[in-house]
Amino acid sequence: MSEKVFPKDFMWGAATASYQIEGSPLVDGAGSSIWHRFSHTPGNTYNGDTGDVADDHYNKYKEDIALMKELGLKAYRFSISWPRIFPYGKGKINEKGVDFYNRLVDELLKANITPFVTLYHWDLPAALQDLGGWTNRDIAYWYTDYADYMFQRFGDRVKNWITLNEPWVMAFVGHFMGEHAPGMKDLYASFSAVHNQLRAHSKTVKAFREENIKEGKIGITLSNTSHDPAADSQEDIDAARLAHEWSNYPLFLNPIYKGDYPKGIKEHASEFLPHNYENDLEEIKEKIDFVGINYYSGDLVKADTKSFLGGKNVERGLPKTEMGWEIYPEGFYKILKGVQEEYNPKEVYVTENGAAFDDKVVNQEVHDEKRIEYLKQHLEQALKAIQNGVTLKGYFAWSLLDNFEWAWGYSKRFGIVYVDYKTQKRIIKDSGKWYSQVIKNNSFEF
Ligand SMILES: OC[C@@H]1[C@@H](O)[C@H](O)[C@@H](O)c2nc(CNc3ccccc3)cn21
Repeated sequence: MSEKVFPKDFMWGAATASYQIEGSPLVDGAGSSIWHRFSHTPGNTYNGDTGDVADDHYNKYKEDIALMKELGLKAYRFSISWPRIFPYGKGKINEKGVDFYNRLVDELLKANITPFVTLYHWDLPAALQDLGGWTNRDIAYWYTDYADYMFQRFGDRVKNWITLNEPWVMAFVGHFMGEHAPGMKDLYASFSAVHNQLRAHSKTVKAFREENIKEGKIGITLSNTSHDPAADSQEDIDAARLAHEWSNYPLFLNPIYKGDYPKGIKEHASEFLPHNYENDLEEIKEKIDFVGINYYSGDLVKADTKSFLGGKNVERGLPKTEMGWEIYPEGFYKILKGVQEEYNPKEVYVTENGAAFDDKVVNQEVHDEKRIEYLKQHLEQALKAIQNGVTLKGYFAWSLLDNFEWAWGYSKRFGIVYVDYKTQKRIIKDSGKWYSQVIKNNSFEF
Protein backbone atom coordinates (compact mmCIF):
# COMPACT_ATOMS: atom_id res chain seq x y z
CA MET A 1 0.00 0.00 0.00
CA SER A 2 1.47 3.40 -1.02
CA GLU A 3 2.24 5.52 2.01
CA LYS A 4 -0.50 8.04 1.28
CA VAL A 5 -3.35 5.82 0.05
CA PHE A 6 -5.97 4.21 2.30
CA PRO A 7 -6.82 0.49 1.94
CA LYS A 8 -9.08 -0.54 -0.92
CA ASP A 9 -12.81 -0.46 0.08
CA PHE A 10 -12.12 1.97 2.96
CA MET A 11 -15.56 3.21 4.07
CA TRP A 12 -15.65 7.00 3.57
CA GLY A 13 -18.71 8.62 5.11
CA ALA A 14 -20.24 11.51 6.98
CA ALA A 15 -22.36 11.49 10.13
CA THR A 16 -25.38 13.24 11.64
CA ALA A 17 -27.92 12.65 14.42
CA SER A 18 -31.73 12.78 14.43
CA TYR A 19 -32.40 15.61 16.88
CA GLN A 20 -29.63 17.73 15.37
CA ILE A 21 -30.84 17.75 11.76
CA GLU A 22 -34.42 16.48 11.35
CA GLY A 23 -36.67 19.17 12.83
CA SER A 24 -40.41 18.29 13.08
CA PRO A 25 -39.88 16.69 16.51
CA LEU A 26 -43.59 16.15 17.20
CA VAL A 27 -44.91 15.69 13.65
CA ASP A 28 -46.73 12.55 12.40
CA GLY A 29 -47.32 11.13 15.85
CA ALA A 30 -43.76 11.41 17.19
CA GLY A 31 -43.44 11.60 20.97
CA SER A 32 -41.47 14.25 22.85
CA SER A 33 -37.81 13.58 23.64
CA ILE A 34 -35.67 14.77 26.56
CA TRP A 35 -33.88 17.10 24.14
CA HIS A 36 -37.19 18.63 23.00
CA ARG A 37 -38.01 19.19 26.67
CA PHE A 38 -34.47 20.39 27.58
CA SER A 39 -34.08 22.82 24.65
CA HIS A 40 -37.54 24.30 25.32
CA THR A 41 -36.58 24.97 28.93
CA PRO A 42 -35.33 28.58 29.14
CA GLY A 43 -31.63 28.99 29.84
CA ASN A 44 -30.53 25.56 28.64
CA THR A 45 -29.39 26.40 25.11
CA TYR A 46 -27.61 29.28 23.41
CA ASN A 47 -30.13 31.91 22.29
CA GLY A 48 -32.96 29.55 23.37
CA ASP A 49 -32.32 27.52 20.21
CA THR A 50 -34.28 24.26 19.79
CA GLY A 51 -34.43 21.38 17.31
CA ASP A 52 -37.93 22.40 16.16
CA VAL A 53 -36.69 23.13 12.60
CA ALA A 54 -32.92 22.36 12.61
CA ASP A 55 -31.98 21.43 9.00
CA ASP A 56 -35.57 20.40 8.19
CA HIS A 57 -34.11 17.06 7.13
CA TYR A 58 -37.41 15.35 7.92
CA ASN A 59 -38.75 17.07 4.77
CA LYS A 60 -35.50 17.60 2.84
CA TYR A 61 -33.96 14.12 3.17
CA LYS A 62 -34.08 13.44 -0.59
CA GLU A 63 -32.21 16.68 -1.33
CA ASP A 64 -29.64 15.83 1.35
CA ILE A 65 -29.10 12.34 -0.02
CA ALA A 66 -28.57 13.89 -3.46
CA LEU A 67 -25.86 16.04 -1.81
CA MET A 68 -24.27 12.90 -0.29
CA LYS A 69 -24.24 11.32 -3.75
CA GLU A 70 -22.70 14.49 -5.24
CA LEU A 71 -19.97 14.32 -2.58
CA GLY A 72 -19.41 10.65 -3.45
CA LEU A 73 -20.02 9.34 0.09
CA LYS A 74 -19.76 5.56 0.37
CA ALA A 75 -21.68 5.49 3.67
CA TYR A 76 -23.86 7.69 5.85
CA ARG A 77 -24.15 7.44 9.62
CA PHE A 78 -27.45 8.70 11.01
CA SER A 79 -29.53 8.03 14.10
CA ILE A 80 -33.11 6.85 14.50
CA SER A 81 -35.24 8.91 16.89
CA TRP A 82 -36.61 6.42 19.42
CA PRO A 83 -39.70 8.62 20.20
CA ARG A 84 -40.66 8.75 16.50
CA ILE A 85 -41.01 4.95 16.63
CA PHE A 86 -42.35 4.51 20.21
CA PRO A 87 -43.88 7.89 21.17
CA TYR A 88 -43.97 6.82 24.83
CA GLY A 89 -40.75 4.82 24.63
CA LYS A 90 -42.57 1.49 24.75
CA GLY A 91 -45.93 0.02 23.84
CA LYS A 92 -47.72 1.93 21.04
CA ILE A 93 -45.85 1.97 17.71
CA ASN A 94 -46.02 5.03 15.42
CA GLU A 95 -46.06 3.64 11.87
CA LYS A 96 -45.52 7.12 10.35
CA GLY A 97 -42.24 7.31 12.25
CA VAL A 98 -41.17 3.92 10.91
CA ASP A 99 -42.22 5.09 7.44
CA PHE A 100 -39.88 8.11 7.53
CA TYR A 101 -36.87 5.90 8.19
CA ASN A 102 -38.05 3.36 5.61
CA ARG A 103 -38.06 6.12 3.00
CA LEU A 104 -34.69 7.41 4.19
CA VAL A 105 -33.04 3.97 4.04
CA ASP A 106 -34.56 3.15 0.63
CA GLU A 107 -33.36 6.49 -0.80
CA LEU A 108 -29.82 5.84 0.54
CA LEU A 109 -29.73 2.38 -1.04
CA LYS A 110 -31.00 3.82 -4.33
CA ALA A 111 -28.03 6.23 -4.18
CA ASN A 112 -25.71 3.29 -3.45
CA ILE A 113 -24.83 4.74 -0.02
CA THR A 114 -24.38 2.25 2.84
CA PRO A 115 -26.47 3.16 5.92
CA PHE A 116 -24.81 3.00 9.37
CA VAL A 117 -27.58 3.36 11.93
CA THR A 118 -27.06 4.71 15.44
CA LEU A 119 -29.96 3.42 17.52
CA TYR A 120 -29.55 6.06 20.23
CA HIS A 121 -28.01 9.51 19.87
CA TRP A 122 -29.34 11.10 23.09
CA ASP A 123 -33.00 11.83 22.20
CA LEU A 124 -34.60 9.59 24.84
CA PRO A 125 -38.42 9.49 24.84
CA ALA A 126 -39.46 12.02 27.50
CA ALA A 127 -42.04 9.54 28.86
CA LEU A 128 -39.18 7.20 29.85
CA GLN A 129 -37.31 10.02 31.58
CA ASP A 130 -40.44 10.42 33.72
CA LEU A 131 -39.81 6.81 34.83
CA GLY A 132 -36.16 7.59 35.70
CA GLY A 133 -34.63 7.25 32.24
CA TRP A 134 -31.11 5.78 32.25
CA THR A 135 -31.12 5.57 36.07
CA ASN A 136 -33.94 2.99 35.99
CA ARG A 137 -32.63 -0.56 35.52
CA ASP A 138 -35.73 -1.40 33.47
CA ILE A 139 -34.48 0.89 30.67
CA ALA A 140 -32.24 -1.98 29.56
CA TYR A 141 -35.43 -3.87 28.60
CA TRP A 142 -37.23 -0.85 27.11
CA TYR A 143 -34.18 -0.05 24.95
CA THR A 144 -33.65 -3.65 23.84
CA ASP A 145 -37.31 -3.95 22.80
CA TYR A 146 -36.97 -0.75 20.73
CA ALA A 147 -33.68 -1.89 19.16
CA ASP A 148 -34.98 -5.39 18.41
CA TYR A 149 -38.01 -3.89 16.67
CA MET A 150 -35.64 -1.79 14.51
CA PHE A 151 -33.69 -4.95 13.59
CA GLN A 152 -36.96 -6.60 12.54
CA ARG A 153 -38.17 -3.64 10.45
CA PHE A 154 -34.84 -2.57 8.87
CA GLY A 155 -32.46 -5.52 9.22
CA ASP A 156 -33.17 -6.64 5.64
CA ARG A 157 -31.55 -3.41 4.33
CA VAL A 158 -29.45 -2.01 7.23
CA LYS A 159 -26.43 -4.19 8.03
CA ASN A 160 -24.34 -1.87 10.23
CA TRP A 161 -25.70 -0.95 13.65
CA ILE A 162 -24.36 1.20 16.49
CA THR A 163 -26.15 0.68 19.80
CA LEU A 164 -25.24 3.90 21.62
CA ASN A 165 -23.56 7.18 20.72
CA GLU A 166 -21.09 8.33 23.37
CA PRO A 167 -22.62 6.85 26.54
CA TRP A 168 -20.04 8.82 28.59
CA VAL A 169 -21.44 12.16 27.37
CA MET A 170 -25.01 10.97 28.03
CA ALA A 171 -24.00 9.85 31.53
CA PHE A 172 -21.77 12.70 32.69
CA VAL A 173 -22.64 15.78 30.62
CA GLY A 174 -26.32 14.86 31.00
CA HIS A 175 -26.40 13.53 34.58
CA PHE A 176 -23.40 15.15 36.37
CA MET A 177 -22.52 18.43 34.65
CA GLY A 178 -26.17 19.16 33.83
CA GLU A 179 -25.25 20.79 30.48
CA HIS A 180 -27.10 18.22 28.35
CA ALA A 181 -30.53 16.59 28.71
CA PRO A 182 -31.87 15.49 31.17
CA GLY A 183 -29.92 18.25 33.02
CA MET A 184 -29.10 16.31 36.20
CA LYS A 185 -26.17 16.97 38.57
CA ASP A 186 -25.80 13.70 40.43
CA LEU A 187 -22.67 11.53 40.26
CA TYR A 188 -24.55 8.47 41.45
CA ALA A 189 -27.05 8.97 38.64
CA SER A 190 -24.14 9.30 36.18
CA PHE A 191 -22.56 5.98 37.08
CA SER A 192 -25.99 4.36 37.15
CA ALA A 193 -26.49 5.69 33.60
CA VAL A 194 -23.10 4.24 32.59
CA HIS A 195 -24.02 0.85 33.94
CA ASN A 196 -27.57 0.74 32.56
CA GLN A 197 -26.35 1.84 29.12
CA LEU A 198 -23.89 -1.06 29.19
CA ARG A 199 -26.70 -3.45 30.23
CA ALA A 200 -28.93 -2.08 27.46
CA HIS A 201 -26.09 -2.35 24.95
CA SER A 202 -25.26 -5.97 25.74
CA LYS A 203 -28.88 -7.16 25.87
CA THR A 204 -29.36 -5.52 22.46
CA VAL A 205 -26.26 -7.22 21.01
CA LYS A 206 -27.68 -10.54 22.23
CA ALA A 207 -31.05 -9.76 20.61
CA PHE A 208 -29.22 -8.78 17.39
CA ARG A 209 -27.50 -12.19 17.29
CA GLU A 210 -30.84 -13.92 17.75
CA GLU A 211 -32.33 -11.94 14.83
CA ASN A 212 -29.63 -13.49 12.66
CA ILE A 213 -29.33 -10.43 10.38
CA LYS A 214 -27.57 -11.62 7.20
CA GLU A 215 -24.07 -10.01 7.06
CA GLY A 216 -25.08 -7.84 10.02
CA LYS A 217 -22.53 -6.12 12.28
CA ILE A 218 -23.10 -4.31 15.56
CA GLY A 219 -20.88 -2.08 17.67
CA ILE A 220 -20.83 0.88 20.03
CA THR A 221 -19.53 4.45 19.54
CA LEU A 222 -17.41 6.00 22.28
CA SER A 223 -16.18 9.56 22.86
CA ASN A 224 -12.46 10.13 23.38
CA THR A 225 -10.13 12.99 24.31
CA SER A 226 -6.37 12.36 24.25
CA HIS A 227 -5.27 13.13 27.83
CA ASP A 228 -1.52 13.86 28.19
CA PRO A 229 0.24 14.32 31.55
CA ALA A 230 1.28 17.97 32.11
CA ALA A 231 4.68 16.87 33.40
CA ASP A 232 6.65 13.63 33.37
CA SER A 233 5.84 13.11 37.04
CA GLN A 234 4.14 10.01 38.43
CA GLU A 235 1.32 12.18 39.84
CA ASP A 236 0.54 13.74 36.46
CA ILE A 237 0.94 10.44 34.60
CA ASP A 238 -1.48 8.78 37.05
CA ALA A 239 -3.97 11.66 36.77
CA ALA A 240 -3.90 11.51 32.94
CA ARG A 241 -4.36 7.72 32.99
CA LEU A 242 -7.35 8.02 35.35
CA ALA A 243 -8.90 10.70 33.11
CA HIS A 244 -8.43 8.27 30.20
CA GLU A 245 -10.07 5.37 32.04
CA TRP A 246 -12.99 7.56 33.10
CA SER A 247 -13.78 9.63 30.03
CA ASN A 248 -12.55 7.47 27.13
CA TYR A 249 -13.18 4.04 25.63
CA PRO A 250 -11.87 2.01 28.66
CA LEU A 251 -14.89 2.86 30.84
CA PHE A 252 -17.04 0.84 28.39
CA LEU A 253 -14.62 -1.47 26.58
CA ASN A 254 -13.11 -2.84 29.78
CA PRO A 255 -16.51 -4.25 30.89
CA ILE A 256 -17.34 -5.38 27.33
CA TYR A 257 -14.00 -7.04 26.50
CA LYS A 258 -12.50 -7.78 29.95
CA GLY A 259 -15.52 -8.16 32.22
CA ASP A 260 -14.99 -5.32 34.70
CA TYR A 261 -14.62 -1.56 35.05
CA PRO A 262 -11.09 -0.13 34.70
CA LYS A 263 -8.82 -0.50 37.74
CA GLY A 264 -8.65 3.24 38.37
CA ILE A 265 -12.45 3.57 38.39
CA LYS A 266 -12.78 0.76 40.93
CA GLU A 267 -10.08 2.35 43.09
CA HIS A 268 -11.27 5.98 42.93
CA ALA A 269 -15.00 5.88 42.11
CA SER A 270 -16.34 2.56 43.40
CA GLU A 271 -18.75 4.30 45.80
CA PHE A 272 -20.66 5.67 42.81
CA LEU A 273 -21.04 2.33 41.00
CA PRO A 274 -24.51 0.80 41.43
CA HIS A 275 -24.97 -1.64 44.33
CA ASN A 276 -24.22 -5.25 43.20
CA TYR A 277 -23.05 -4.06 39.76
CA GLU A 278 -20.80 -7.14 39.69
CA ASN A 279 -23.87 -9.33 39.09
CA ASP A 280 -24.30 -7.79 35.62
CA LEU A 281 -20.71 -8.04 34.42
CA GLU A 282 -20.93 -11.48 32.86
CA GLU A 283 -23.92 -10.45 30.72
CA ILE A 284 -22.22 -7.19 29.67
CA LYS A 285 -19.37 -9.18 28.06
CA GLU A 286 -21.46 -9.84 24.90
CA LYS A 287 -19.03 -9.88 21.92
CA ILE A 288 -19.28 -6.94 19.46
CA ASP A 289 -18.20 -6.74 15.80
CA PHE A 290 -16.61 -3.26 15.79
CA VAL A 291 -15.70 -0.32 17.97
CA GLY A 292 -16.74 3.19 16.92
CA ILE A 293 -14.26 5.87 17.92
CA ASN A 294 -15.19 9.56 18.09
CA TYR A 295 -12.24 11.93 18.38
CA TYR A 296 -12.04 15.73 18.35
CA SER A 297 -9.22 16.94 20.57
CA GLY A 298 -6.73 16.46 23.39
CA ASP A 299 -5.88 18.13 26.67
CA LEU A 300 -3.15 18.33 29.28
CA VAL A 301 -3.87 16.86 32.73
CA LYS A 302 -2.15 18.03 35.92
CA ALA A 303 -2.55 16.23 39.26
CA ASP A 304 -4.79 18.24 41.56
CA THR A 305 -6.16 16.72 44.76
CA LYS A 306 -8.99 19.27 44.84
CA SER A 307 -10.35 18.21 41.41
CA PHE A 308 -12.69 15.34 40.52
CA LEU A 309 -10.63 12.16 40.13
CA GLY A 310 -7.54 14.18 41.15
CA GLY A 311 -6.78 15.94 37.88
CA LYS A 312 -7.40 19.28 36.18
CA ASN A 313 -6.79 20.56 32.66
CA VAL A 314 -4.01 23.05 32.03
CA GLU A 315 -3.14 25.05 28.91
CA ARG A 316 -0.37 24.16 26.47
CA GLY A 317 -0.89 26.88 23.87
CA LEU A 318 -2.15 24.68 21.00
CA PRO A 319 -4.45 26.23 18.40
CA LYS A 320 -8.15 25.71 19.14
CA THR A 321 -11.41 25.32 17.26
CA GLU A 322 -14.53 27.46 17.80
CA MET A 323 -15.49 25.02 20.57
CA GLY A 324 -12.32 25.95 22.47
CA TRP A 325 -11.01 22.41 21.87
CA GLU A 326 -7.29 21.92 21.18
CA ILE A 327 -6.34 20.90 17.65
CA TYR A 328 -4.18 17.85 18.47
CA PRO A 329 -3.98 15.36 15.60
CA GLU A 330 -1.28 13.26 17.32
CA GLY A 331 -3.87 12.45 19.98
CA PHE A 332 -6.01 10.80 17.28
CA TYR A 333 -3.22 8.32 16.57
CA LYS A 334 -2.72 7.68 20.31
CA ILE A 335 -6.42 6.90 20.82
CA LEU A 336 -6.65 4.64 17.75
CA LYS A 337 -3.44 2.80 18.58
CA GLY A 338 -4.45 2.54 22.23
CA VAL A 339 -7.82 0.94 21.54
CA GLN A 340 -6.14 -1.64 19.29
CA GLU A 341 -3.42 -2.44 21.82
CA GLU A 342 -5.76 -2.58 24.83
CA TYR A 343 -8.69 -4.54 23.33
CA ASN A 344 -7.67 -5.69 19.83
CA PRO A 345 -11.14 -5.17 18.27
CA LYS A 346 -11.85 -7.02 15.02
CA GLU A 347 -12.78 -3.74 13.34
CA VAL A 348 -12.60 -0.04 14.22
CA TYR A 349 -14.53 2.79 12.60
CA VAL A 350 -13.96 6.48 13.19
CA THR A 351 -17.61 7.36 13.65
CA GLU A 352 -16.96 11.07 14.26
CA ASN A 353 -14.09 13.47 13.63
CA GLY A 354 -14.41 17.13 12.68
CA ALA A 355 -14.21 20.72 13.85
CA ALA A 356 -16.21 23.89 14.32
CA PHE A 357 -14.85 27.04 12.74
CA ASP A 358 -16.33 30.49 12.08
CA ASP A 359 -17.61 29.79 8.55
CA LYS A 360 -18.72 32.71 6.39
CA VAL A 361 -20.53 32.69 3.03
CA VAL A 362 -18.76 34.83 0.38
CA ASN A 363 -20.40 34.91 -3.07
CA GLN A 364 -22.27 31.68 -2.33
CA GLU A 365 -19.08 29.88 -1.33
CA VAL A 366 -17.53 28.94 2.02
CA HIS A 367 -13.74 28.95 2.06
CA ASP A 368 -13.14 26.90 5.23
CA GLU A 369 -9.40 26.33 4.89
CA LYS A 370 -9.02 25.67 8.64
CA ARG A 371 -11.42 22.75 8.44
CA ILE A 372 -9.58 21.29 5.43
CA GLU A 373 -6.30 21.53 7.37
CA TYR A 374 -7.90 19.94 10.45
CA LEU A 375 -9.36 17.04 8.45
CA LYS A 376 -6.11 16.49 6.51
CA GLN A 377 -3.99 16.45 9.70
CA HIS A 378 -6.34 13.93 11.30
CA LEU A 379 -6.56 11.71 8.22
CA GLU A 380 -2.75 11.58 8.18
CA GLN A 381 -2.89 10.21 11.72
CA ALA A 382 -5.64 7.75 10.81
CA LEU A 383 -3.54 6.37 7.94
CA LYS A 384 -0.51 6.13 10.24
CA ALA A 385 -2.67 4.13 12.66
CA ILE A 386 -3.65 1.71 9.88
CA GLN A 387 0.01 1.35 8.90
CA ASN A 388 0.76 0.52 12.55
CA GLY A 389 -1.76 -2.28 12.91
CA VAL A 390 -5.06 -0.58 13.70
CA THR A 391 -7.96 -2.42 12.02
CA LEU A 392 -9.51 0.86 10.90
CA LYS A 393 -12.16 0.18 8.22
CA GLY A 394 -13.83 3.54 7.77
CA TYR A 395 -14.07 7.23 8.65
CA PHE A 396 -17.18 9.40 9.13
CA ALA A 397 -16.64 13.15 9.05
CA TRP A 398 -18.65 15.09 11.61
CA SER A 399 -20.80 16.44 10.19
CA LEU A 400 -22.48 16.24 6.80
CA LEU A 401 -24.48 19.42 7.56
CA ASP A 402 -24.18 22.36 9.94
CA ASN A 403 -26.74 21.48 12.61
CA PHE A 404 -28.13 21.94 16.14
CA GLU A 405 -25.01 21.72 18.31
CA TRP A 406 -26.81 20.77 21.53
CA ALA A 407 -26.45 23.44 24.25
CA TRP A 408 -24.57 25.65 21.75
CA GLY A 409 -27.64 25.71 19.50
CA TYR A 410 -26.86 26.91 15.97
CA SER A 411 -23.86 29.00 17.00
CA LYS A 412 -21.30 26.32 16.12
CA ARG A 413 -20.88 24.97 12.60
CA PHE A 414 -19.29 21.50 12.05
CA GLY A 415 -20.65 20.73 8.61
CA ILE A 416 -18.78 20.09 5.37
CA VAL A 417 -21.99 21.50 3.92
CA TYR A 418 -23.16 24.95 5.06
CA VAL A 419 -26.82 25.43 6.05
CA ASP A 420 -28.43 28.88 5.86
CA TYR A 421 -31.00 28.45 8.63
CA LYS A 422 -33.11 31.36 7.34
CA THR A 423 -33.61 29.83 3.88
CA GLN A 424 -32.59 26.18 4.51
CA LYS A 425 -30.31 26.54 1.48
CA ARG A 426 -27.34 24.15 1.46
CA ILE A 427 -23.88 25.25 0.16
CA ILE A 428 -21.10 22.65 -0.17
CA LYS A 429 -18.12 24.21 1.65
CA ASP A 430 -14.58 23.99 0.25
CA SER A 431 -14.02 21.24 2.86
CA GLY A 432 -16.89 19.26 1.32
CA LYS A 433 -15.34 19.63 -2.14
CA TRP A 434 -11.94 18.64 -0.71
CA TYR A 435 -13.42 15.61 1.10
CA SER A 436 -15.08 14.56 -2.15
CA GLN A 437 -11.61 14.45 -3.75
CA VAL A 438 -10.25 12.48 -0.78
CA ILE A 439 -12.95 9.87 -1.37
CA LYS A 440 -12.31 9.81 -5.12
CA ASN A 441 -8.54 9.36 -4.63
CA ASN A 442 -8.78 7.29 -1.45
CA SER A 443 -6.08 9.61 -0.19
CA PHE A 444 -5.67 13.06 1.38
CA GLU A 445 -2.95 13.81 -1.20
CA PHE A 446 -4.08 14.42 -4.79
O1 LIG B 1 -19.77 18.58 19.28
C1 LIG B 1 -19.75 17.99 18.03
C2 LIG B 1 -20.33 16.59 18.09
C3 LIG B 1 -21.82 16.54 18.38
O2 LIG B 1 -22.52 17.37 17.48
C4 LIG B 1 -22.28 15.08 18.29
O3 LIG B 1 -23.68 14.93 18.38
C5 LIG B 1 -21.66 14.26 19.41
O4 LIG B 1 -21.66 12.87 19.10
C6 LIG B 1 -20.26 14.74 19.71
N1 LIG B 1 -19.44 14.25 20.63
C7 LIG B 1 -18.37 15.05 20.67
C8 LIG B 1 -17.22 14.90 21.59
N2 LIG B 1 -17.64 14.77 22.94
C9 LIG B 1 -18.32 15.72 23.69
C10 LIG B 1 -17.85 16.04 24.94
C11 LIG B 1 -18.54 16.95 25.72
C12 LIG B 1 -19.70 17.53 25.27
C13 LIG B 1 -20.17 17.20 24.00
C14 LIG B 1 -19.48 16.29 23.20
C15 LIG B 1 -18.49 16.02 19.73
N3 LIG B 1 -19.66 15.80 19.14
